[in-house]
Amino acid sequence: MKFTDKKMICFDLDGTLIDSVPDLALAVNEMLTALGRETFSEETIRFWVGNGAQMLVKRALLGKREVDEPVDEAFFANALEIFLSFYKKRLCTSTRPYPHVLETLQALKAKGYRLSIVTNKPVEFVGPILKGLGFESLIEYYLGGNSLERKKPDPLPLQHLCSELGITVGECVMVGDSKNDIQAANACNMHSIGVTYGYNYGEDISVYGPDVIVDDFAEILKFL
Ligand SMILES: O=C(O)COP(=O)(O)O
Ligand SMILES: [Mg+2]
Repeated sequence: MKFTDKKMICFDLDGTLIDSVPDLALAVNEMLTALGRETFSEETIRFWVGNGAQMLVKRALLGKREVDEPVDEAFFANALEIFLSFYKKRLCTSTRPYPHVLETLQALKAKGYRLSIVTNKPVEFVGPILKGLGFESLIEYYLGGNSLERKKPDPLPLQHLCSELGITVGECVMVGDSKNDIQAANACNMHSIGVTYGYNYGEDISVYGPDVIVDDFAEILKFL
């Protein structure tokens, strides 16, 4: 299949364009150490990424993915601040683009697509990461998890993106690694591409019904 009538591609960031877990895990463990808590392996923390910094910190404080018990608000607020201050210092130390990301973005841009990002990551980190990895000039517009009142899997950021850039939802395709991306796209009738190499809490992305699934980022060129 080939998508027709698309003008813009909206990418997820963590787990789709970049493998940011090494730096996120480092900051999570620095926070836990500062709080006198036990630390976790990168592999464990990988399953906690996807719903933004607040949820990541809550999961780390509870030591599990399900946030099914109350976390003391003041303790949580302090922990979040510690995490953000550690992460801010090392946004791109070990964070790397996945294979073929840069050249594929360049190829899509050369084909005339407008390129954007909707991530659940705090928006203040997005610009420095794009700059640090050399994507800055390729991405026209981005929204973070704290840019609007609701984040993915809510469709609001995708709808907001389209209206800001003056295109219809039908003219955009979402590319993401997690169910949050696919559910957000499905909720506003946007086509979507699921990538299999990222972080989907250990779940198979096909369960969420993306229109296309790819194992390598460069494969998306076949459909656009
Ligand atoms: O940082 C997160 O929790 C998720 O970020 P993403 O939406 O770019 O995958
Ligand atoms: Mg992601």
